[in-house]
Amino acid sequence: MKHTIEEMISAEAIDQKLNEMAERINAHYANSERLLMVGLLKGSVVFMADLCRRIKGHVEIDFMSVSSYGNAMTSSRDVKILKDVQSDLAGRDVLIVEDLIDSGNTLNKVREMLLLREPKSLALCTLLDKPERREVNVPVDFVGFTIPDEFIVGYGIDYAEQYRNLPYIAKVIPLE
Ligand SMILES: O=P(O)(O)OC[C@H]1O[C@H](OP(=O)(O)OP(=O)(O)O)[C@H](O)[C@@H]1O
Ligand code: HPA
Ligand SMILES: [Mg+2]
Repeated sequence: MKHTIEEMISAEAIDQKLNEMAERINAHYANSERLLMVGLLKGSVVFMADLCRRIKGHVEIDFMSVSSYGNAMTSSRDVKILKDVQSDLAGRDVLIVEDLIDSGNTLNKVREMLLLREPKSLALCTLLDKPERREVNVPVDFVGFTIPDEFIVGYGIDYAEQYRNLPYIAKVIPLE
């Protein structure tokens, strides 16, 4: 598709927002001994790298990769684990780190799967939230920016694998 992109959230605004998010997360986990941050590949990589460097105390990071795909028979989505975390989550404080919540299907399924592993606590954090697109309700503990229903790229987020390297967040504008 022919398109152009237009900056929506500057690198400076992201940097400032991460300071605020980290402050809230640090306060929440002030008494935690071994926080485990779990990023969902690939979109969360840039956000995770910048966020985890602002979190204090003993912090570990891990990643998982899931595939979401439409099921032709129903409107619900299936989520498959392509790469699992290496850490044992039992008894741990776990923070899922996501770049973007759109329909909510990805985070909802990941949350359900990880809860079965009996973490001590499980919280969710996302840099971007598009509430207008929500299909399933997911309890999100830490949200960066609430954004309108636009197709987003940059800061880890792609359109056809392009633009993950942009230092800012942009919207995609289709061209005739
Ligand atoms: O709320 P949802 O409707 O489930 O959509 C949000 C998910 O979609 C995107 O990931 P994608 O599956 O495109 O993979 P990627 O992270 O590797 O880009 C994004 O990074 C979120 O993980
Ligand atoms: O806005 C988006 N941009 C890129 N990938 C996505 N996956 C769900 N929503 C989006
Ligand atoms: Mg993703």
